[in-house]
Amino acid sequence: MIRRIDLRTDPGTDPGGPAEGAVQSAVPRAEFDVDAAVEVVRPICEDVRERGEPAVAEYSARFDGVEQTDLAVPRAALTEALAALDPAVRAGLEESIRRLRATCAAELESDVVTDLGPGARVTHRLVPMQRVGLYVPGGIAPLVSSVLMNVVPAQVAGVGSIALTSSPQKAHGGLPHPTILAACELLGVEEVYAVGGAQAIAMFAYGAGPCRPVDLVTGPGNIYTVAAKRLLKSVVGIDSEAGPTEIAILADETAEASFVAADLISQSEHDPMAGSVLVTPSERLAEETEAELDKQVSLTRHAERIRTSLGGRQSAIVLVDDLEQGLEVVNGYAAEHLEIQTADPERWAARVRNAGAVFVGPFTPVSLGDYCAGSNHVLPTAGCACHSSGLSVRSFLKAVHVVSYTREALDEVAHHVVALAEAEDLPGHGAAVRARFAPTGAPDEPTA
Ligand SMILES: NC(=O)c1ccc[n+]([C@@H]2O[C@H](COP(=O)([O-])OP(=O)(O)OC[C@H]3O[C@@H](n4cnc5c(N)ncnc54)[C@H](O)[C@@H]3O)[C@@H](O)[C@H]2O)c1
Ligand SMILES: N[C@H](CO)Cc1c[nH]c[nH+]1
Ligand SMILES: [Zn+2]
Repeated sequence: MIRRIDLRTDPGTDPGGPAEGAVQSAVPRAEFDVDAAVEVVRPICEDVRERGEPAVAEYSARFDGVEQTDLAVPRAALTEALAALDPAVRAGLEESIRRLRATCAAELESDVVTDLGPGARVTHRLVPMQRVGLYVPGGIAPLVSSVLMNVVPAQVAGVGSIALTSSPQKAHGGLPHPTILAACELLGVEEVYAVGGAQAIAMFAYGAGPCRPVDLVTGPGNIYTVAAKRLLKSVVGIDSEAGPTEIAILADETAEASFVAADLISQSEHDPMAGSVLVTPSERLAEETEAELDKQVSLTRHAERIRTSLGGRQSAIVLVDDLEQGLEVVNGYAAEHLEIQTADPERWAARVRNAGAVFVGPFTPVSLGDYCAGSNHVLPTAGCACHSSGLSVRSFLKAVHVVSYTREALDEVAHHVVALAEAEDLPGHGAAVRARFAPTGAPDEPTA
């Protein structure tokens, strides 16, 4: 069901070990990648820009099978959904919100004031985004937890205007899934739309019908949703490219194969395009994990989707010489989620450079982080963890340098400004400083 990639050195045939770069790029991603999907969504996004609401409604009809008269979800649907919410689900949401709020509040940074001399001050001021559009996946499964992961950091950051969207559901009269609506009501989000996929991202970027354009779009989604974020990121701000889910597990002889298999399955359950990768020096663990996968997959509700994900070229068991080489593989792969199931997992976790989030030890499965760890589950995929971070309160803040110098403080550095402006052949820059030190209106030299 899952293929093997063997990177182990065979001293007989391969004395030098794998070729340069082979370890870092050992695990390929799915063949249909974000770049390919960008070409699929380009006409959708252009159409929404040109025609607005009617175009959005047409794509909802085509991809979601619903006929829409209004993109906005009526207020009554939100209150009714919360009233009907299963108490056990409500309790889970409330605990998750409590933990997320605690981490977001603790992670909220303050302004930084630097005094560079008497009267010379630079303030690094954090300003919340004014209006944001939050995307919650709803095509394959109604990801109510993604409502919390988006909304809580936005609220803690102090965002003024929050709009949220999720795919319309034929089974629910063209509205998003009621659990998603209930979570919006629980968090006090009133501006909710029934739009999914690329057309939703375009609606947020350009505005359409009742939805005004936003400054930033955040949230996870499938390959089309993430492709629209990539395409429109010069029109609107985005968080990371949080696309089809990935899990990598770095494990040794001490790992429990049934845990490893269950965790691979848990993320393959998201999407046939999801990637699940085990990296281990243990032949025994590889064999036992394969056997566990065979056993456990047939017992799951979404066995077909999981088999497709595990059987795709984006999933593999990678055999390595040792954990040192395994670390190179996982740093090269830059998974959305990385679990460390080894003896002394903290030590290995401390050396991870590239991962959306790291889950340490046998009792920290990714699915804990998906719902209730207090961490955020909106995380960069497809190798973007090399340069991007997961969603957090910081994603909803912009930093502005506020610069304030007195006459004396400017005088102190004026000659440096003049010299550097001359070096760049931009004398007007120097003159703008000099002008402040000319008592009679004629530019003179600053005193310093
Ligand atoms: N990286 C993360 O942080 C993270 C977190 C949660 C979920 N996810 C991922 O989110 C995804 C959820 O899947 P989903 O399908 O529910 O996502 P989704 O809500 O992003 O997409 C659903 C929409 O896709 C559109 N669509 C469907 N087929 C299409 C096609 N052929 N062409 C153009 N548009 C089409 C439809 O309009 C539909 O409403 C999964 O891939 C999951 O792994 C990622
Ligand atoms: N594993 C997903 C993040 O990639 C998030 C999620 C939501 N619900 C369940 N899981
Ligand atoms: Zn998940």
